[in-house]
Amino acid sequence: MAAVQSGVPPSLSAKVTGSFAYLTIRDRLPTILTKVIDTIHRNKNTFLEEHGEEGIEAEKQAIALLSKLRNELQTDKPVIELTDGLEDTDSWNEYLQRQQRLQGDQEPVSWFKSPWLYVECYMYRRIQEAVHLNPPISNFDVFNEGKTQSFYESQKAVMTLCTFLEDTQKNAEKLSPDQLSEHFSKLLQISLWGNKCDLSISAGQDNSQKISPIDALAGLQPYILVNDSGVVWSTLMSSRRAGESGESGVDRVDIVLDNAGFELVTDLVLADFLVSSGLARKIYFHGKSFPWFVSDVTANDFHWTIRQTMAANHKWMSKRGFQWQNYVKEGAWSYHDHPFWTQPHEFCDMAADAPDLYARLQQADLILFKGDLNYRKLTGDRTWEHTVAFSTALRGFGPAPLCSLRTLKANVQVGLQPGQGDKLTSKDPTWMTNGKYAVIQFYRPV
Ligand SMILES: O=P(O)(O)OC[C@H]1O[C@](O)(CO)[C@@H](O)[C@@H]1O
Ligand SMILES: [Mn+2]
Repeated sequence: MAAVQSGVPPSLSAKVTGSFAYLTIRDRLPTILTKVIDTIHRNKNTFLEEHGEEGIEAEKQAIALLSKLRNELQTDKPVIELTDGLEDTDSWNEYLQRQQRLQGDQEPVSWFKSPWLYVECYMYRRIQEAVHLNPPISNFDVFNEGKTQSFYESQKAVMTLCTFLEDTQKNAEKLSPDQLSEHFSKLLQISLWGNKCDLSISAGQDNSQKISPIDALAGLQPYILVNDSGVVWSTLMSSRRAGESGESGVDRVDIVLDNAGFELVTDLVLADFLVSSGLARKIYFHGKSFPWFVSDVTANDFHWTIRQTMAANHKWMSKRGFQWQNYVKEGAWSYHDHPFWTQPHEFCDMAADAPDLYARLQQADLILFKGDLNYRKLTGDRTWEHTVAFSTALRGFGPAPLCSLRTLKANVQVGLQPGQGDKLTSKDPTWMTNGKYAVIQFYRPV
């Protein structure tokens, strides 16, 4: 018999035929794998130039492993252990055992029968394994092309944002607290809607930002289903430092990043505003340690984006780029990765399974969790009723005051008013997955 955790609803899973999880595993994940195979194949000549015959052999082997993976997925084979001996291999294999125990002995853990969150994360870890097992190309980022393309295609919007930031800076001294809070709210919303631009929901299709993000905000307001930005603002204002030195603002804001491309720029602009207007002294960015969910930020993407912004042929954009580089040099900004961000755990497991990361997050005054996957992990990707409180769905996770900035791309949503979910379903049946809606959802640990 499968173990049932009392009071906690089951995980979303492809075992519900026709569900969004089912369609993702049946259609979108194989498409992503096919694109990865194609990308590796198209880079054959580069591998040959860089590594000679060994590069060609690596290309062949990696493609063979990925084709095998696609076949396992499409024929619902049991999930198998990782063999690549990386720092997180044991922990992935232990997690497989844990899933097997939860599921009971009757059926093996498999793509269409086990939790969607787990198997979807596992696919990205297996892609990493396929590349890693072929040393000459083990640092090849199979998603790099899409991420850089999304950055280039959003140039106009990025320029608009950098010009907006320049204007707020010019008048910074004259700003009333209300005006400062108004600017903050705009940049928070821009970072929120930046999350529309991920590449995994569109299986790698173009999803860049082409219109002015600031002009779009007013029209998007009705699509924000929960808007706790007022509490986020008061968290920044109720500084621990204020009492000590009369300074306003907080010491540290952590941003758990999601996607590279336009979304990352919106996060950097928000972080810049927080530091330059004295709302926060330091920003910790948390990113992924290997390519993940098609468009997620790695250390390489983070630094590349800053360099590209510096090199832009636009006065205010390149000025921001240089400012960002200075923040990094001076330590006001820092990039951190941790294997936990590329594991399948619900965040309520973090305190037990990654206590070092949990302790680090406890030092933050505010944590911003970007994107849909982080929301799925915050809520455990479970079939919660929409009216269940966010605090309930977090199941004890709460290292510091936290806020999810997320456009909805998976069918989990909590913290709604009674009747709000039903109304949305009758108006727009795909509201939870079409990326049109969003939440700014806050929680303060007691
Ligand atoms: O980049 P984000 O906002 O986390 O979105 C990624 C989302 O796309 C999907 O891959 C779509 O299935 C979800 O699994 C995931 O939550
Ligand atoms: Mn993502």
